[in-house]
Amino acid sequence: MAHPEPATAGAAEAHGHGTGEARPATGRRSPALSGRVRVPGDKSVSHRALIFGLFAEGTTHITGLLEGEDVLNTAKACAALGACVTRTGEGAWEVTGTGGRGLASPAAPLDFGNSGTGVRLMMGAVAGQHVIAGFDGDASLRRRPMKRVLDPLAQMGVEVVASAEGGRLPLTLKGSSATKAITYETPVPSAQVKSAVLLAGLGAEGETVVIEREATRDHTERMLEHFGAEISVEPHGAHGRRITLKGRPHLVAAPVDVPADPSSAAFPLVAALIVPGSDVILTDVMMNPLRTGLITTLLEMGADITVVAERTEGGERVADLRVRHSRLKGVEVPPERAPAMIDEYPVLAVAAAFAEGTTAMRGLSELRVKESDRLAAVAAGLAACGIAHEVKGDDLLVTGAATVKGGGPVETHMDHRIAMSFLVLGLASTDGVSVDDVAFIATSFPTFMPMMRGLGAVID
Ligand SMILES: O=C(O)C1=C[C@@H](OP(=O)(O)O)[C@@H](O)[C@H](O)C1
Ligand SMILES: C=C(OP(=O)(O)O)C(=O)O
Repeated sequence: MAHPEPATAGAAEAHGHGTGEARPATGRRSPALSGRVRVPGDKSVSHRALIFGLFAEGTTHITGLLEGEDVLNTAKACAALGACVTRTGEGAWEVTGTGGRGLASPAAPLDFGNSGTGVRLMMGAVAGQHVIAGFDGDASLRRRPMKRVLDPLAQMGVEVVASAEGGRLPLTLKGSSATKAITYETPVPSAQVKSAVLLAGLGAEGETVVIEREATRDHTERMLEHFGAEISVEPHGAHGRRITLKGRPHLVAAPVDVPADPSSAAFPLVAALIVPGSDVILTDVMMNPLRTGLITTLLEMGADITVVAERTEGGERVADLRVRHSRLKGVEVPPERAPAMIDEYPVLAVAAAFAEGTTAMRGLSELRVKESDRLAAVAAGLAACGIAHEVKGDDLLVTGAATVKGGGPVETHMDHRIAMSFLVLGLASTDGVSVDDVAFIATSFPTFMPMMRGLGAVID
């Protein structure tokens, strides 16, 4: 069993929070941003490519894998569960799966660091297997709710051998190769919950059905089909879907070319919109309609974004985006759009700070259970930078201004998206914005600093 090349894990550590020391930084008023960049591979697709590689017969060749800490932890977990995982070049990885032989019990608890996606998907993966596995993560992940996944997995037959209070991490699961197929309606819109149930359903005899009232990102469904499973997706109600997976499929290795992550592209994109004179091109951005809520919203706000060369690559829509500095206006962001832009609200709040009028973002309850309570963290950051805003129940209202003074230090609470969003805010502020810790940026966008500086951003 090979492990991810040590050099990769080491490089991520050097950029990241491996040292445990907080690393402050300041985003400062910057000249016009310009250039052409490809942000790293999509985090959701990267996790899933490794996990399906683990289950498949044969060797899955992955290109463009995001080599951020979250995904590297999933790669290590795949190796510990019996796959042979090798890095063959930059973003190029090979996973030789367990095929029909089933997963192995890992010798030590699996550590998912800061990653909700990694741990929740892997709990599902283990559930349908004759395996005992421990799951753990950092202080942020230990605070996040796991019952949303453990409840349906218990219905399918998984046993929670031990857990911290409230079903939180660290916990130990005993999977079963006699998992029961269930029909499960997700109580919250969550691609992680949906994916955990579907992955557990791989080990069940019969059909596992997941019903979601609001459609969430569908990368698991697409990849199941790509690796040879029988799966059908039908509409359900006004915004939902009903997904049916036939259990115990023979999954066969399939190549995955990971497109650029729209959730990472969001940072240079908003930076270009708010820094006067900017003109930036973002290439190969995934345009899956369940991920483009931010672009829809920004276009409604009057953003100058041109979608160039839209095409299909590896089963996903991708495009290049030309983004120019724009005069934005406030809009209503409806709650049903939240799943298509759930990780983008912090940086949308930054764009809203420069818009004329008020941007009302509705129905943000899920933001409270991310790497931090993002609703509270964004509000506190806006307050620290003198930006008019209000939190009303689960809604966030931000009123923009022609000039933003800036300030800080903004507390990032172990949350990469809070750190990147407020650094971006600093680039168009008069006094700059400082954040208390940028170490967690390495979880999802390890090249954020050099890439932003390459476009002209002043960050020190
Ligand atoms: O399935 C995924 O890859 C993800 C789903 C979302 O989480 P939820 O399922 O908790 O909404 C998102 O916030 C996360 O960054 C990635
Ligand atoms: C919520 C996020 O990730 P995860 O749930 O995987 O920690 C995110 O990347 O914004």
